[in-house]
Amino acid sequence: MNYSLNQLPERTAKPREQGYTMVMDKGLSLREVEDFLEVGAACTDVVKLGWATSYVVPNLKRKLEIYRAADIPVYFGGTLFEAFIIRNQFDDYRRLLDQYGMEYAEVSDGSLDLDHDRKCEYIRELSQSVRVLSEVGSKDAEKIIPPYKWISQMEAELAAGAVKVIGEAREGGNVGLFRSTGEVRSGLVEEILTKIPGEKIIWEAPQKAQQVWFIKLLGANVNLGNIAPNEIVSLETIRLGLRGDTFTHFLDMDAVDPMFRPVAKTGKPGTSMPRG
Ligand SMILES: O=C(O)[C@H](CS(=O)(=O)O)OP(=O)(O)O
Repeated sequence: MNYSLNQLPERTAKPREQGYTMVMDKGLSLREVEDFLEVGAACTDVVKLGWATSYVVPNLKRKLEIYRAADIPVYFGGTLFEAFIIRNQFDDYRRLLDQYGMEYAEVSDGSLDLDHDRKCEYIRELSQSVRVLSEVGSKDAEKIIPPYKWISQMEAELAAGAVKVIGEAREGGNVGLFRSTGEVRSGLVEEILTKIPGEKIIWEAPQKAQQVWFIKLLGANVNLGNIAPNEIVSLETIRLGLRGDTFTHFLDMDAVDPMFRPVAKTGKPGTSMPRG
């Protein structure tokens, strides 16, 4: 950091297991990757090459080398895994991971109907050679999965070898964990957290309001994903309570000069409002 400031929430350090930021690269050019890394590398834990963009982008090998040189692990989006599975090409997918020296793989079933035992089998097999991130939730807004199923699927996928499970939201943040308006399905999230440890979950939260919601609920070191490359510094400031949205969230208000405490509507400046 560029200077010192008191009373900031403690951030875990890289390589971290908690407080993860997963960035979605949906087709950055090599120059854009370099520019992104110049500002974003310190705050980025892992990069996903969104859906099957890795099939189309030129210079894939070079792109992976640039991320590797910055010590940022990369994985192909779950949709690419699904594109291989639906074509009965699992062995080709494994070869692809080998060919590009991938250390992570995403296993998801957001776009296809995949028997859950079979999905766990894929997780089990892939986790012999790579770190598997498995995604729970559908990309179909019409498909509402009840909380008990999110929980049982997450439990089974972690037991099968996934290092973390990802909560689906897509690039837009309007399915899965969220309603079509982007509002968090808070009951779903809270129910999931009664059974699955928060550090095992990466919450896809592409919208700022969604990031703020999770940070307020779970703290600065919540795992968040589908962050756009140009939002990475913004997110870090929100985690640290250095943007208006979380400005007082991490402060001990009793240690703050009363004149800066929130003012009750009818009170005089400096009259503190009850906290809670
Ligand atoms: O599930 C996701 O977040 C993404 C991106 S989107 O659904 O196409 O917007 O899919 P993935 O294949 O995991 O990158």
